[in-house]
Amino acid sequence: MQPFRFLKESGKAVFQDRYVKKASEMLHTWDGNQAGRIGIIGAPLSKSSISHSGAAFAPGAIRKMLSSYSTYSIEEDIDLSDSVITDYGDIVMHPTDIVESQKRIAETIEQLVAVHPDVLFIILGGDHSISFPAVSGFQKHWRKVGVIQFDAHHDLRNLDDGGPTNGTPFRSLIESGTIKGSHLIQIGIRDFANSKTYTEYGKRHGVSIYTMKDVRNRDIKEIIEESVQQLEREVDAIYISVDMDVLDQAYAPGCPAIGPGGMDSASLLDAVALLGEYEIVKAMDIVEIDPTIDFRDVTSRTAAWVIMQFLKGKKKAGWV
Ligand SMILES: N=CN[C@@H](CCC(=O)O)C(=O)O
Ligand SMILES: [Mn+2]
Ligand SMILES: [Mn+2]
Repeated sequence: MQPFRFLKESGKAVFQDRYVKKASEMLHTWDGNQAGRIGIIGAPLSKSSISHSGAAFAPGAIRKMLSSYSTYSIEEDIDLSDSVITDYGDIVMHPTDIVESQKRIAETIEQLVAVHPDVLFIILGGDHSISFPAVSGFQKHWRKVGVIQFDAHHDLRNLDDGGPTNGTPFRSLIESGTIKGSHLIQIGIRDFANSKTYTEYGKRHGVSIYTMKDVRNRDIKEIIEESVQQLEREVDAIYISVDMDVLDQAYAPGCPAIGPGGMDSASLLDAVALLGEYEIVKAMDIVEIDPTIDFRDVTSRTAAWVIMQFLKGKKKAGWV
């Protein structure tokens, strides 16, 4: 008899069902050359958050939560078990210099997209400030970029009061000329989370704004179809930015800026799955989760599902 048959490496002594592939098994560490069609990368920056945030821990928490789920969608009868997600690791942040950290994000995304233009990149924040450099890096390759942002907030704050924070990424994208205001669509903006000044700023710059009232009164799929139709006439690629605080506080306790009257998780998941079906949708970020204040990793689990729904849409349409 072989000795120690039941002794495993620490953390590996877990039950395994031979017929179940876990979503986390799709992750393959990047070997520096070869890449599959899907890539994941962490941007662990949260020193730029207005509210105290440990969102720098979210890339690890979200990856870990992928191990709680399988690769099979019964709703669509789609199995992602053969799909590979190349895990590019995390970008090293500067300990004190936020602008330097943002430069590192922009440079890394620019370089990765240049080398692997066919890869669908999923970027894990971090707070929402990472979307400015991430979209900037992405735009260097794709040129005309549209953004669909799920968020309770406009994130169009002025930069004079606090510099480049999680409240300013879309203002920076517009004012740097990286994207046009008319190529930004915000979905899920809600009451008492913004000031009129920033709503007016958005409208003045041609930003399309769907409030939570629109989300409640209309079919989310209709809003998504309308948004993609509007953008695909004018841009070469669409980038989705998912600020998890778009969800009601009941669904996203791990976000610093929680509140009532938000989206339910099923609507967000349906929206992301549908977006995945469009070839023009090339990248997505997921931001604003602070695992240190989350409850049973509820918010990171939902983020893991956002990834799976996006890939389900991609697989359904035959893009991966
Ligand atoms: N991305 C989030 N932006 C929100 C919340 C900021 C915060 O409280 O950390 C905003 O600007 O209001
Ligand atoms: Mn927000
Ligand atoms: Mn935001």
